[in-house]
Amino acid sequence: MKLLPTIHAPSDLKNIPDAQLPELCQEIREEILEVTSRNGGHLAPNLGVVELTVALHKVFSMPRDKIVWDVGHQSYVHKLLTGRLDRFPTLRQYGGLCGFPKRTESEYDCFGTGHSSTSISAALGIACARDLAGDDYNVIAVIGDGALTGGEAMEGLNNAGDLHKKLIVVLNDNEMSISKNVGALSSYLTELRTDPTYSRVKTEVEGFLKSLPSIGSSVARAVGRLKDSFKYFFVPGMLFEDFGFKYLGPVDGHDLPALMETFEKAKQLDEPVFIHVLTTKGKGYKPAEERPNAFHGTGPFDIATGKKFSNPQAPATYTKVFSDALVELGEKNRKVVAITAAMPEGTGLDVFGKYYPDRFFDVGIAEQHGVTMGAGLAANGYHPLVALYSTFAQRAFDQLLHDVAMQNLPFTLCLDRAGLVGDDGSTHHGAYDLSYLRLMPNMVMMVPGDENELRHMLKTSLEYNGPSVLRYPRGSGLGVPLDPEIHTLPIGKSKRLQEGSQIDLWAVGTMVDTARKTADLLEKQGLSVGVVNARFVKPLDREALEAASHTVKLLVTLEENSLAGGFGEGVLDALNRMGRLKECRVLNLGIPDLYVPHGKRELLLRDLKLDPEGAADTILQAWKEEL
Ligand SMILES: Cc1ncc(C[n+]2csc(CCOP(=O)(O)OP(=O)(O)O)c2C)c(N)n1
Ligand SMILES: CC(=O)[C@@H](O)[C@H](O)COP(=O)(O)O
Ligand SMILES: [Mg+2]
Repeated sequence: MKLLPTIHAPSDLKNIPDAQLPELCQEIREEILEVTSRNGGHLAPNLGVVELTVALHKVFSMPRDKIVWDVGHQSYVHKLLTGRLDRFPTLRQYGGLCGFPKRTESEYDCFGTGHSSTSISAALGIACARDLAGDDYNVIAVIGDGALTGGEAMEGLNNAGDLHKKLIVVLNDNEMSISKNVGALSSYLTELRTDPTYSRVKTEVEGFLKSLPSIGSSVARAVGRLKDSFKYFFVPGMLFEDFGFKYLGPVDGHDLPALMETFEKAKQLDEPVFIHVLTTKGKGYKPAEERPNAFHGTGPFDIATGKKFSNPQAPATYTKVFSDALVELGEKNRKVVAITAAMPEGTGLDVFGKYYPDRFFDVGIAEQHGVTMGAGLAANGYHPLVALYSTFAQRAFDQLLHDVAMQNLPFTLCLDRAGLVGDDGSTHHGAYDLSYLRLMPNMVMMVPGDENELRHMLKTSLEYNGPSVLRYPRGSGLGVPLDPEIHTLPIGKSKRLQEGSQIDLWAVGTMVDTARKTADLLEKQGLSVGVVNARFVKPLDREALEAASHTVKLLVTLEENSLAGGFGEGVLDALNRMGRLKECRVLNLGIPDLYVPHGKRELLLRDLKLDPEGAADTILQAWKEEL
């Protein structure tokens, strides 16, 4: 590397002659490839925005000018150009650089992201703050074509075009979300991209319109109308122009001079500008160009072959077991309809979609719409299953409450990636779903202790005539054998795994296995410890809880969810209402009141004392206080 190490701040980039920029881009690609091949990360999105990011930093002056990166998974190039090359090898590692923009990490990260479609709203807010303060810097939102399918992006565009602030929206159009992008807007962008007559006619029409004479009154109005109708039919990006933006493009997103020229032009304009940039996801690395979805977010891999390193002994993931069970159950139950919000592979619904294409919908990055669309299906005889990552389901809180739970509709919500997800960090941990769903009347909540139980819970949910949710973690299951038949479970009934006379551990989900191991450690200290797989967070097994409170002096709850409003608080409340707390103390273990950072899940759990050793230590302290 020759050029990249000379850049300690974006101002250094200004000293690099334009002729050397392609070489710099090559060095950036190599660095990103090297680090993501070891640490994993969002490779293809970043390879696609190398020239785009270099051009932005060359033309604008950060940190005075501000860039908001939508989702933020494509911000690695920006990190490399803003003084973080030295720390780049620590990307996504515990204590290292975050994989997303973070205000606490750098003054160049003006707005934190991770969830999609927020950039236009945030950038508009920044532009309003600028104007209120009488300042004049540039504000740029960089948003992907996938992120543009999210409702909040539309809300932002709608408001920005109306307020008419000086604001630049750069659309990075690579025709991909994680999978192939979907929706009418995506088709519209494809038309702009592919119809060569647009570009030719645009130039010709613009020339013709300019040549029309300036004349007065009614003739001028007629000419104005003529111009408008011509523009409507022939000028690309008319949709965005109608939203109140000046449309520039489409621009080749790997052509540095074209990008810089367009950004220079946008900089001069004192109005909302929409720049349509065309890029190739994975650009410059063949395996990623060929399979951009496989290299959207990847684990470690071999650069030479593009082959991912995986452990062949690892048990099947929860997602895979869920995916297979759904295909099996969906064959018999033709009322089941599956909905994903742009994550068919991530949630495992892609397989259902292959078997039953007419009962499968990818709605784009539109969690809110997906849930309410499901509610509509449920109100008319179908049983929708909406599979979302726990963290992204936060978007659909009101839709779940107002459209689903309040109407007591038959509806299955499957929350994948519940609990700590690891390397993606605080924006992606599924740490809150038990809390925000527990407050919804009618909602039945199940948490499988292993992948086999997940199958039974899925069937239970699909046959339940009301709203229910099951939440399960990222990654491998425990490797337990799968029962030949999938059956339903009695709703609201827990399962005792071990008897004990002094302490009872009540756990849900991943914490069931932890509770077993914790009990072993405590028993080595001479204690008699029971273990219960609570299975249901709602309704709770009140009968079994009351019985336990008569047996043991300390009842411990364990969950991979926020302590605020979660399973443990539910247990505490139930025992309090039964008047049992005088005789039986409750200790809640879970995620405390903080945002958990990124890093390997095991390290994070250790820090939170949610591994068996940490949990045993906390419980032992509490037991000693009890005596
Ligand atoms: C609310 C929300 N839902 C889902 C996701 C998961 N997700 C991350 S990136 C992505 C695709 C984004 O596509 P696009 O904006 O076009 O960016 P590209 O990766 O193609 O550059 C999705 C669905 C998310 N981050 N936020
Ligand atoms: C950026 C984003 O939100 C997704 O790409 C996410 O990182 C995917 O996570 P998984 O690797 O768990 O599917
Ligand atoms: Mg895209």
